[in-house]
Amino acid sequence: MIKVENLHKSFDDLDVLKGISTTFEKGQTNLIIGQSGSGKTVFLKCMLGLFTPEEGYICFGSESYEELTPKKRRELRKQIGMVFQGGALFDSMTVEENVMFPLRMFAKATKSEMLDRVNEVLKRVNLTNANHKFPSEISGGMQKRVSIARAIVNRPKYLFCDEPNSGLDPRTATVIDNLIQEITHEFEITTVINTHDMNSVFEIGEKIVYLEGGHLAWEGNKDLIHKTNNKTVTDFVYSSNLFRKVRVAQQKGY
Ligand SMILES: Nc1ncnc2c1ncn2[C@@H]1O[C@H](COP(=O)(O)OP(=O)(O)OP(=O)(O)O)[C@@H](O)[C@H]1O
Repeated sequence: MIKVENLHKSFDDLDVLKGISTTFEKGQTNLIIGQSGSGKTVFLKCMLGLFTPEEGYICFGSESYEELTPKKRRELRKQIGMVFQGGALFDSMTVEENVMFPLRMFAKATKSEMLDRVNEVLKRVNLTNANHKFPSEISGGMQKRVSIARAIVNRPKYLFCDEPNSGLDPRTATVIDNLIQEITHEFEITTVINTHDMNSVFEIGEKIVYLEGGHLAWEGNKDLIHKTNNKTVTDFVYSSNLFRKVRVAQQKGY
């Protein structure tokens, strides 16, 4: 579980996060949505410890990040997996080497133990027989799978995903969403996903946090977002013609 309380983050005169409070539960896909510039990435980076907030705190389990000793912060970092926008694989490394990278950094294991673990997670993301390929030799969807395998190879308690669907066709995007959700449930991970993808919102939004101008303007889940009358949220979520038509049809009972 991650608990965020009254989080403020500014850059010079620009107040980006203006008192965010929320909770992200374990074993649940938690989504952060909002317009461009609303502060989603800054929020994610605060949780990752890349930005230091001026006010407020972030608790991982029962421990506040701000109060952790440097040693405990390093331990916490080992418990965090990250799926970067675009995958962020190392081009010069094979699939196997990419997935093994965090194990080499953090795990005290033999080469053969590491290889077993790499094969286990590659199997979990349904990517076998690609160990010796380079990122440029596999599709975008496969690259995302590698990225997910690398993020979970150290058995993280927390998984952060920055726009995991960007650049994927809708069908592959759904497969990747479902994979992230299955892994979240199976390993009881606290997963936080920063997304623009409304399909993800309606499919895997077990908790949804809507940011507007650095405020938390609404929170709920995929069922509640269908029903909300909060105009800012509906204007944002139903800005696409297709989703607007679906909503109108639903309201008419089709
Ligand atoms: N390192 C930084 N220094 C100064 N300003 C920053 C920095 N990072 C972000 N900002 C500013 O904070 C605001 C929020 O940016 P952020 O990247 O969090 O938006 P976002 O909601 O993730 O947008 P998008 O959906 O386009 O990725 C923007 O005005 C941005 O210019």
